[in-house]
Amino acid sequence: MTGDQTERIAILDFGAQYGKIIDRRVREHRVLSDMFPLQTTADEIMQKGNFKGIIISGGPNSVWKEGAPHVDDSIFDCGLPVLGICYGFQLLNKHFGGGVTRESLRADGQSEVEIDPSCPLFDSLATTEKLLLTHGDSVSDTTVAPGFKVVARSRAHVAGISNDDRKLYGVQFHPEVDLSVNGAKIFDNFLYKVCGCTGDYSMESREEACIAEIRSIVGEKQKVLVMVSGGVDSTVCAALLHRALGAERVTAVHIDNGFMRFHESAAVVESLNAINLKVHHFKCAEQFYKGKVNGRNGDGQTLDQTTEPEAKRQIIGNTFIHVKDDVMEELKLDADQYFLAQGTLRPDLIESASALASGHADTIKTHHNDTALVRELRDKGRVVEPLRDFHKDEVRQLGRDLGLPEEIVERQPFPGPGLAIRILAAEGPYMCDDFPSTQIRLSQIVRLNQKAKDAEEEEARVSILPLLHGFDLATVIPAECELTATLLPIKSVGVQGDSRSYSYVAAISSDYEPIPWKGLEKLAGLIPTLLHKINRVTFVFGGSVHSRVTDLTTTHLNAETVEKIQKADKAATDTLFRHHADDAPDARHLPHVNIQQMPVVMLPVHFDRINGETSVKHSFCLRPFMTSDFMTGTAALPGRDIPEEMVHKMVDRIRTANPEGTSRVLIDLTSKPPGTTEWE
Ligand SMILES: Nc1ncnc2c1ncn2[C@@H]1O[C@H](COP(=O)(O)OP(=O)(O)OP(=O)(O)O)[C@@H](O)[C@H]1O
Ligand SMILES: O=c1[nH]c(=O)c2[nH+]cn([C@@H]3O[C@H](COP(=O)(O)O)[C@@H](O)[C@H]3O)c2[nH]1
Ligand SMILES: NC(=O)CC[C@H](N)C(=O)O
Ligand SMILES: [Mg+2]
Repeated sequence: MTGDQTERIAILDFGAQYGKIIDRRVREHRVLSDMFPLQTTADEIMQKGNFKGIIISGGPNSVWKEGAPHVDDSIFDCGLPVLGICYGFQLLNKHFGGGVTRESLRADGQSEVEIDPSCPLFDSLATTEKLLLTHGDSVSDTTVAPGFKVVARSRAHVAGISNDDRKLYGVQFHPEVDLSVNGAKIFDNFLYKVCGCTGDYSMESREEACIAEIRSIVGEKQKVLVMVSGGVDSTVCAALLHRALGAERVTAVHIDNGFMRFHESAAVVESLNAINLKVHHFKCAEQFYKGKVNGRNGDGQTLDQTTEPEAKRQIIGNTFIHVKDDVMEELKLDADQYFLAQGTLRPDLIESASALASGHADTIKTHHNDTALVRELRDKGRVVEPLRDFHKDEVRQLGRDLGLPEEIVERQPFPGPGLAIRILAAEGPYMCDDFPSTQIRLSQIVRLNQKAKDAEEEEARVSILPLLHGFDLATVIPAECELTATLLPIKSVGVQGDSRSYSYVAAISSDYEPIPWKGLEKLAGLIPTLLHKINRVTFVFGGSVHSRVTDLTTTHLNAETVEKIQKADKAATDTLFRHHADDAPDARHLPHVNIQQMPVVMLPVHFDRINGETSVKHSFCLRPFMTSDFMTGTAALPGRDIPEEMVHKMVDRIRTANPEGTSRVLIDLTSKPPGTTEWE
């Protein structure tokens, strides 16, 4: 064992989206943690320090698949307490002779879990807790490992097992994320009641640690080029660099990639100059539209011909680096003397499946600041990313500590690839063989508040109702309210069971008023658990949609589509922040207090066409989203989290901004998981 006697927790990382939140939670409880590769033995762990317990994370794999990653047997026999989370729980159950199977009902989202508070892990909790589940594989009463007792349940699934004598615990839910309301208490119980930690670690000033790191990487003489978007992360990063190195050694560059919001770049440069951060501004839209994965003269499609979301992201990410090289030439900066600095955060690295965050995570989306070219530069030691261990809420706090003005610190995030990921490009509909059957099933589900209209519908219900475990849709949506469901032949990116999903979108509509928002929210949770090919549920304003959507409006990333989305985005965002002259400021409803971000997404969907009319219009989807660290979150519900009248104004104003080109306006009701914040 090393001389350092500070108590530690070992985390075995199986590639969970939330692995790096586990270490944050442990740290917040004043205990140090170290991440280890999957197959580390108990001996190797114990030789490295004073370890008090082991946490095994979730992950995208399935324990029952051949070749699925597993832990060394010694982990469960070494006498240290173990907490297995999701995949970790499934591994534990399997290791001790239990079973894990893929079920027809999956779970993705905050759920009510029944727990046994006499279990030390759940001490001081209520018998029912709201916790986040995201899994397709499950353990049931008949497949619990011998020697373990069930200490938590969610519907038909076992959600927690324990063997108190051996201090082995497994939970199907994720106590580490914000959507698990009392998750922090579960960590507290594990660390203090189960592992017997005393809490001997205190967080040093993170600001000082960042400054020391910057100085040690950059040294005495070299300089940095910092890429600034105007967002919180890059501004905090630039402020740290100034403090660490002094203004003369820092050159800040803002790039207008053609996908910024309306007049955004000019406003960014102005606001950064106002806090004495001098920024060079480059307009490069054409370079981005014509960018290719392998650079300007490479092969393959240009961005304005590309529809696949990951390909879009890769081209944009690589073009950022090519543009950076051009900028350095133009500013006559010697590349050997300069490091590249970026405001990369922990979630960017997790979702891009960067080795810096985890060796086993699935790529949910490639963040533009973590593409192959950036990784190459990182391997050469030429990148400075002082915020790479931070989450958004922690960066905001650091920004405040650095004295940055509240209007910058509180800015809503805006992704580097900007509006490019909010324009869903399309050349044709996405319809697999399962499209018609998914549409039929979807229509049956949204009609569950009605009497079955015929024997066929009655029969279909026989296979759906048992999956609902007694839930009656008519208790949340009145029988007079008839809902229509339209399956859209588009794909949107989601995150389910720690894997990337790319699936259909459900669009619900109705002529009934008032709109039954709470019932719709319930449906949005239910539909993806029953229909695995749907990861997003929306509501369409403007009355029932009567015709099916079977083709799409051909859409590419270019100046024309950008202008269209800019207008819609401005109309909605100005309404959210009450920038319209006729919206009186209202102190009771400051929506941005709850709503952390509101993407406005452009869909290649033209509803309500008659007589074979061609698809030429677009629809826009509002995505008001509530979260603190963006790893999980919920949709803001009209009437509860955002004033309903404000949402109707957004709808009207989007239509007015482009009356000929706009078909319908929608609102996204999906939580993360199963959806992500952005649509792609
Ligand atoms: N238009 C841009 N010009 C220059 N650099 C950019 C631009 N957009 C993004 N970047 C770089 O990529 C990094 C990641 O972008 P990201 O959007 O996650 O962070 P941010 O813009 O700083 O903060 P926020 O998440 O609040 O928008 C930024 O910190 C910045 O270094
Ligand atoms: O700088 C960025 N580059 C990207 O490529 C990128 N993709 C998503 N985001 C932002 O990250 C947060 C989480 O988004 P998702 O739930 O869609 O993954 C949200 O705030 C998103 O806006 C990005 N930011
Ligand atoms: N989040 C997880 O660990 C998921 C485990 C497994 N992939 C499942 O879907 O059940
Ligand atoms: Mg940004």
